[in-house]
Amino acid sequence: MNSEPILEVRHLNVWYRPSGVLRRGRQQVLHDVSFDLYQGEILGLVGESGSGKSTLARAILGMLPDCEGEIIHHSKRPQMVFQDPASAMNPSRTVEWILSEPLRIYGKYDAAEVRRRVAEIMELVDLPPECSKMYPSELSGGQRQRVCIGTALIQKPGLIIADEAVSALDVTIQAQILELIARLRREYGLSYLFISHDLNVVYEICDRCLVMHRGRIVEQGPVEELYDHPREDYTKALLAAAE
Ligand SMILES: Nc1ncnc2c1ncn2[C@@H]1O[C@H](COP(=O)(O)OP(=O)(O)OP(=O)(O)O)[C@@H](O)[C@H]1O
Repeated sequence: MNSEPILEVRHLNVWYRPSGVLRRGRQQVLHDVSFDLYQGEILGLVGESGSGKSTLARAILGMLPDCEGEIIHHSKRPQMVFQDPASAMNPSRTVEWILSEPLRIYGKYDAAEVRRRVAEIMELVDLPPECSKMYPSELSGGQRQRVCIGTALIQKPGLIIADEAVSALDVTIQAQILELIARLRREYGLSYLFISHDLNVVYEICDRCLVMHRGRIVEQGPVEELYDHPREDYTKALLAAAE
């Protein structure tokens, strides 16, 4: 692992504004969040439902208007991989079309180059060539998640934010996608912010881990250290609940 940060977050505060007619008051959801994510690192982010994990992901992607603090990117815009890949895909388009969409939107490639890049990415994420003409509904859950990862990779990001990316998959498929994530890190030095409610999965794949509670990072450190010697009561309770 390289010791250069690919992402620095400093004293990040985030608020949501209520919708509705009055729109009075705003609710602070993240409080003074600071951490570094290093090149080639898989950084876990755990915490109970509603603790602010997805909000942090959205803030890093620049999707939230009501932020204070610093988010410093040292690579291209991060890409996101979601829990439910089907919802992120156009059901009426083929895998080839879905994978090549970012190239059509962001790049000036001719048709032959697009085909070449799509074939390359399909091989990289272990999708057989015959999948290229299929629609999302014709794929297995694991294959759909590979398409989702491929769509993120085709834009050559340095950082991928995986938000519960393996949570909806059964254990065998989950293990295969985790292996893909680890291989892409090994071979291409990709970095990940790996958000999960599953502490066992985080232990298996992450180097370090952030623990979030009510919008604050209450503890962070290498996973072995954090799991074997948690300092905070909240982390102890999370670990006890996962056993
Ligand atoms: N668009 C929104 N408008 C207002 N409040 C929101 C919005 N999205 C999330 N929240 C609130 O912000 C807090 C953090 O939610 P967030 O989705 O970031 O948590 P999470 O840790 O990702 O939860 P989960 O594991 O269930 O996905 C919650 O109290 C939630 O109700």
